[in-house]
Amino acid sequence: MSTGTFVVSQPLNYRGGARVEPVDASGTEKAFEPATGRVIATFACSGEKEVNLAVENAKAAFKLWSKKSGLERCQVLLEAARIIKERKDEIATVETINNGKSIFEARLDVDTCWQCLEYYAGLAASMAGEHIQLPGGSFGYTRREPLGVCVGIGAWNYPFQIACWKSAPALACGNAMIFKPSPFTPVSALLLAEIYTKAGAPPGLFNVVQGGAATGQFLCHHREVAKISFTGSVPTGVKIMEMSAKGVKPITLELGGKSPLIIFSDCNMENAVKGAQMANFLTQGQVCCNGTRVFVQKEIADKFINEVVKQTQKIKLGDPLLEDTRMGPLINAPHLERVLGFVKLAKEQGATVLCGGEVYVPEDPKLKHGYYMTPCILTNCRDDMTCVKEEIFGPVMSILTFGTEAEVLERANDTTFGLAAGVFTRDIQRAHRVAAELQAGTCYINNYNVSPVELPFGGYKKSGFGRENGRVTIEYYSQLKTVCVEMGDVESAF
Ligand SMILES: NC(=O)c1ccc[n+]([C@@H]2O[C@H](COP(=O)([O-])OP(=O)(O)OC[C@H]3O[C@@H](n4cnc5c(N)ncnc54)[C@H](O)[C@@H]3O)[C@@H](O)[C@H]2O)c1
Ligand SMILES: O=CCc1c[nH]c2ccc(O)cc12
Repeated sequence: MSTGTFVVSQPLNYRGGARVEPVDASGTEKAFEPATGRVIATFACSGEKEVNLAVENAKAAFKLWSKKSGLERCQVLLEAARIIKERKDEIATVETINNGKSIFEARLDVDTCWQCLEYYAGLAASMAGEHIQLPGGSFGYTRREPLGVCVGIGAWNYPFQIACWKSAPALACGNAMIFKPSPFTPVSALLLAEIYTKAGAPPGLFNVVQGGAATGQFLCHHREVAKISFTGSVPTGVKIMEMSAKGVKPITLELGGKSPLIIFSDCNMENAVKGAQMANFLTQGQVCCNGTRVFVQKEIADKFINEVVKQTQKIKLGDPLLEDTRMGPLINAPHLERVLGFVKLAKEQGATVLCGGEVYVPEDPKLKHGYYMTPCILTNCRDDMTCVKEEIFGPVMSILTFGTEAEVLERANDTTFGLAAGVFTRDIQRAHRVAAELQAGTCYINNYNVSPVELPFGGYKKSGFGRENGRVTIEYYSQLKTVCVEMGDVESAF
């Protein structure tokens, strides 16, 4: 497949183990190829009847699946992981075409997907309760039980990965799932649905409904939906929380961020520069946990800035399907305008643009309507500037300087977000002291934006709650039943 050729002709909903057109619609959406600006799919957004049918299918599958042993669920997840590995290039290509991230990155994303399925396959087989001895030979035991039909609602920046990170722990625990991708990136979740079916999941275990806010609301309000796991923006997260409160449903919220990356003067400079790029430019900067407030200690600021600008200007920007491309287009035209608007405002507020921040038109004529911009580095930033306070969700790094550890910690934590943070230093005590003080769900020491599936990921403060990945996520997709067993006679109080 090459850029400019892909079109979707098959239905984009998945229910009962097959692709289907929705039985009713609440509007239509177009999906684009960001590299060219071409429409690759026009689809109907699922209405209430279609959502109800998806829930019915999921309930039927839940009945079968929840009765399976952990080992039986493990086998299906392992087979699905094997197929993902086998189809890695195809999945990564579809992701690149619909999202715009480089094929190089998309392949790495797919690796964390099959790893996630393998990881939860292992946990499925080892899930167990405990036995508690009570007086007189009586005892209790606990059963870890699934919740039922879970809903996953995804953002557009990691479409396939978000679907995997939500469905793998959900299915491992014995739940069924209905997944709603972002309407900007509807395509790759269907590949996952087909893979689960091929791997032996019962029809209806993993369903896909397409649509935007209205479809999401039908899902969240549905009486028979037991849990919602949401990845997206803070304002939508607030709405999800309001809807779930009405139904007293547990939720996981993976929301936005404005994370700090602190670079001390004793760091390994080469690693710190690479770390700052990893923290800002993956997926064109459209990553929730990006370390976009880069605090550099004054003594090394000039050297760091020179080096990071030099390396950033070398980033190969262009057709995301080419092997040597490392940065593709942003997700769509309005988002590109929004990000460029942040750069303009930063300049007006006194920041200096050291590189990038401009529209980029690749030489290849088929890419001329794509949504490209050059990666941008801003200096002379102050904590009160909009580019330092608000999530930009684009390739824009803001550099700030600092003097002392105490000062930088106070400034780093002075935000309503708390998704991630990073520190580069060779001083082992300082590294752990700073990590302990940072108000963030994930703290990276001497690296940034690596995502091993074994480690829990999630936010503090307005960046959300609940976790994805890691052993703890089992607790977010299951409930604990206590069984109390009397071995003697009832001693009645009456
Ligand atoms: N913390 C994380 O793990 C994480 C990961 C990726 C993206 N994000 C955040 O997501 C944002 C970008 O993603 P986005 O633009 O897709 O976010 P968004 O909040 O606009 O949309 C996210 C999803 O919610 C759906 N939605 C919108 N309104 C809804 C409603 N009222 N009810 C139910 N569903 C609704 C959308 O259709 C989409 O599927 C950024 O803020 C980013 O930081 C966070
Ligand atoms: O974009 C934010 C972090 C992230 C990267 N991949 C995934 C998958 C699922 C998530 O909920 C968040 C993320």
